[in-house]
Amino acid sequence: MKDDFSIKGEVIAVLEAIEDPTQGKNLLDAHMIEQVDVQSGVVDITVLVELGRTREERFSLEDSIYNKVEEIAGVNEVKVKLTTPKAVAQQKNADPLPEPKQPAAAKPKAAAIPQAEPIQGVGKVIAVASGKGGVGKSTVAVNLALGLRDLGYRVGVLDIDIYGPSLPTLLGLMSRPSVSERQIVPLQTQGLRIMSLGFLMEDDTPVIWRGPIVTGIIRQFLRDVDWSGLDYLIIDMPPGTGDAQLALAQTVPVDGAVIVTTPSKLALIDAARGLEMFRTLNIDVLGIVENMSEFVTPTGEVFKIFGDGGVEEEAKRLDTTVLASIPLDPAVRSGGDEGSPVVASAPDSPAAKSFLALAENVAKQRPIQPGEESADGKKKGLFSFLKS
Ligand SMILES: Nc1ncnc2c1ncn2[C@@H]1O[C@H](COP(=O)(O)OP(=O)(O)OP(=O)(O)O)[C@@H](O)[C@H]1O
Repeated sequence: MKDDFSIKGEVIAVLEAIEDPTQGKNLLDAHMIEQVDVQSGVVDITVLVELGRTREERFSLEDSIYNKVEEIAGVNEVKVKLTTPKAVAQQKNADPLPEPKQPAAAKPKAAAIPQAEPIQGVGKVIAVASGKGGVGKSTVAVNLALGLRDLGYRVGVLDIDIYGPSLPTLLGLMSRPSVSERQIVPLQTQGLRIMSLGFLMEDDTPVIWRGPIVTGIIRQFLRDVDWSGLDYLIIDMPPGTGDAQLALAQTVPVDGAVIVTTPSKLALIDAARGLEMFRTLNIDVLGIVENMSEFVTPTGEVFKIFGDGGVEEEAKRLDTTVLASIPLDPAVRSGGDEGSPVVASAPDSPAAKSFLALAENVAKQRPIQPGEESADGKKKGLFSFLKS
C-alpha cells in the first residue's frame, strides 16, 4: 500500500497539471493551493479563490480537482475546501495575502460578462444611489422598501455598498444567510428579504476590492440569491460612480434609479455626476430625493442645516424631478441605529410620511400589481413568502 507521503507528492503533481481558467495558470503557479493534507489515504485540499467567482466557476474548479485526485491510486477520499484569501488571512491572524502578481486587467474574465438578463421572479429593480457618501442613501433605500411593503408589495433589498454595507445595522440583522439547493437564501425581517455584503464580512475592516471582484460579487448577489416572488428589488448602491454601477447595468436590466442628495451645493454637484452616469448606462433616473432638507424644531422653527442649494432648480436643469424631501429628524437616525427604520418605528412622523410619498411616487412611475405574475411565470400569493 502506498504511504501518505507519496500520495501527497502525486496530489501536488496533479494540482500542478490543473489550470485555473480565470488566471490561465496552473493552481500552484496561481498560488491557489493553501494546503494539502493526507491522512490514511484521505486527501484534504484547501483552495484559495477570490470571493467574486461565480457559482459555476467554483463548482467547475471543485469538480476538476475531485475528478483528477480521486484517480490517484491509494486515495480513499477527497475533500476539497474552497476559501477566500481574506478568510485564511484572518484565521492566521495575519495581514491579508498580497495581491496576485497577475494584473487584474490581464484576466480573460471581463469578456465573459453576460448581457443583462432579468432576475427570475422579480418585478422591478430599482437602484438607490448617491454621488457622495453619507447623504443618507442606505436610510432612503431601506425606508423606501418599507414604504413599498406598506403599500402591499413584496420587497427585497440588496446592499452592494462595497465601501460600508450598512443594511445589517439599519435592520438589526446579525445572522448569516443560509444556502439551500445551491442558492443563497436571503434573510427576512420586517416583511423584507435582505441580502448584504455586510453578511459576508468577518468584521468592520474596510475591504478594498478591485474591479473584477466587485463585478463578480454583484453578479453572484443578483444571480445566486433566491429573489423569486418579489414585486420590487431595491438595490443600495455604493456612493459615487464606479465599477459597481457598471456591473449592475451589465448584469440585470435596471428599471429605474433614485438619486439621493442633501441640499448642500457640494452634494448636488456629485449627485448630478451620479445621475449622468446612470443615463450613460441607459438606466432611467426616476428622480432625486432631497434628504435632510430641513430641521423643524418642536416649536415650529425651520432650519435649513445643509443649506438650500436649490435641489428643485437642479432637478429641472437635469431634466428630472424631486421625488421627495425628507426632513432631518432625530427619529430617522435613532431608528437606523436601533435596527427599526423610521417608517416602521414612527410611521406617523413627518419623515416617515415623506418616505411613504417617495414609495408611492416610485410605484407610480414603475407600476406593478402586488402579487402579479412574476417573471418566472408562477403566480405568487401576496405576502406568500412572509408566511413561509
Ligand atoms: N433624514 C435624516 N434625518 C436624520 N438622520 C439621518 C437622515 N438620513 C440619514 N440620517 C443618518 O445619517 C447617517 C448616514 O446615513 P446613511 O448610512 O443612510 O448614509 P449613506 O449615504 O448610505 O452613507 P454611506 O455612504 O456611508 O453608505 C446615519 O446615521 C443615518 O441615520
